[in-house]
Amino acid sequence: MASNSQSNNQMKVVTGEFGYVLQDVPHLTDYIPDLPTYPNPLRSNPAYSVVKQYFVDMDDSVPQKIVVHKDTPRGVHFRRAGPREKVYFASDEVLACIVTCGGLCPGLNTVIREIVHSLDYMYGVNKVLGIDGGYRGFYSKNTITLTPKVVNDIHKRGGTILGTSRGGHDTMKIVDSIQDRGINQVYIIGGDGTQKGASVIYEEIRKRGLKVAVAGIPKTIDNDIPVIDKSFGFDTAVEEAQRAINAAHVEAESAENGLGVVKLMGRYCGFIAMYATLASRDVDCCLIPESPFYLEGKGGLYEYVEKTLKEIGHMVIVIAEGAGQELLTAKDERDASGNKILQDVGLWISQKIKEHFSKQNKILTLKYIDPTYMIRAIPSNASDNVYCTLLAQSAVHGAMAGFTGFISGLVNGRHTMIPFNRITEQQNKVVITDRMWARLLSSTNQPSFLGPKVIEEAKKEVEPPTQLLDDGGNLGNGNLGNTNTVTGMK
Ligand SMILES: Nc1ncnc2c1ncn2[C@@H]1O[C@H](COP(=O)(O)OP(=O)(O)OP(=O)(O)O)[C@@H](O)[C@H]1O
Ligand SMILES: O=P(O)(O)OC[C@H]1O[C@](O)(CO)[C@@H](O)[C@@H]1O
Ligand SMILES: [Mg+2]
Repeated sequence: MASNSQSNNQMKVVTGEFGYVLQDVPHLTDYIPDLPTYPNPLRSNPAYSVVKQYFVDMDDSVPQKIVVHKDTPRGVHFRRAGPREKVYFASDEVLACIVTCGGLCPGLNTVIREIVHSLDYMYGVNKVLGIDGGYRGFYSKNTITLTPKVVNDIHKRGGTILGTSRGGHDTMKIVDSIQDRGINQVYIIGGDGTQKGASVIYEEIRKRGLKVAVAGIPKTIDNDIPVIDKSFGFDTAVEEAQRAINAAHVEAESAENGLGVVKLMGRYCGFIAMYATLASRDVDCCLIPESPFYLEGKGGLYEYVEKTLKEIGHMVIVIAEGAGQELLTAKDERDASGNKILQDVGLWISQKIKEHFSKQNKILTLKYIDPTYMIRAIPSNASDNVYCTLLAQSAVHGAMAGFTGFISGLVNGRHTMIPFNRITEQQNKVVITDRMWARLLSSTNQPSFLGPKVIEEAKKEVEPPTQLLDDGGNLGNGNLGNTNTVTGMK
């Protein structure tokens, strides 16, 4: 590795040969020099001592972009997660806490369970506190004692045993509480808003010079967090959405001119709707926030519904909750975290289509299904459970090794530690000029609702990096504080 630098917005950057860039995560020794180290207790753990090369090499990193040409620079990398030979906390010195914030998501309890288990079984840490009811619980509620026994069965339940909330992020009060209680590892599970909150908590802790590691575990069924392959709970959400789509299809198939409308979550992005549609094959039209649509006239939704009902006799529409909001009467209502409160677009579109058919005296049997909260309130499925387990383990390994100000995330199938600013600077969205959306359009055969002007505009937009998209690579090109997505091969 050739050189180290710290850019304006505090990101630690290491550059190397052939365009190698490591967007590194902070370490406690960046601001507290001469911290004592201890041999990793895993050395004497029978489960791990037989594993060849169990400890991660300090120089291991994971490339963000894996599709390359022979002459492309090596590009942006993230530090590989996993246990290190040395740890910066003695087992009996650690007082950890876990907090869950934002909306529910399948797998929250699994992550809580695995943090508690990993701390205890791998590192001999048995002082773990649960923060009750999200960020505000730090300063307004008593803590909950978490032991392996207390959390043993919680992964079978939906929700979060700790409770969650929106709003209430008072940085000073939260850090005062961390300091007063003597907490030195903070595990923060939540979405984009939560991780922005985690980032300012980390900054304040650093300003105060505290030996406290802050680790985020990104949560969001919407999959709106950039860089990572996907967020935990997403697979479960897509799977559960199949039940609603299936019901809509059965209802529609059994009626004359049957139309099933299913609303799925996705405030600003349509990943659940897109993947649920691709998985189901019963969906004739998928509407997402990133792809504007219109109702009337040539190429509009009414025309497509009429055509489909005439040709097939029934139809299913999946609509993401954030789709078409610009067509509804705007009300500027916000939740406690400042997120826009959306109008019920599923109800609106159902009403509009019904009115359209009634004006023409045509029969329509429309059933509207809104399974949104049912989808996010269930426990995680098998693959999300494994994913949650590994994310939690990576967060614990990172904190014990003295890393801080990071989230634990999967990049190209490898567990990594990603600096907060890489995931808070923008939201992940479906790119409608990307192959994946084209695949959906060709699978449903729906109109794109796009004129050439909209397509031009969409192409100009910066492509957010995500592996759920076809080509989400981000080649660092020097301006490392921002996301410098270079549109790659299509
Ligand atoms: N910019 C920010 N700075 C500090 N704290 C924030 C910020 N944005 C949100 N938060 C805090 O993070 C917590 C969760 O935020 P929010 O309700 O937006 O959910 P989220 O984490 O984005 O999850 P999701 O949207 O997936 O349900 C809230 O307590 C909120 O006060
Ligand atoms: O009703 P709540 O709890 O604010 O949550 C709704 C929001 O939560 C999300 O599921 C994100 O967690 C969004 O898709 C949705 O708009
Ligand atoms: Mg959010």
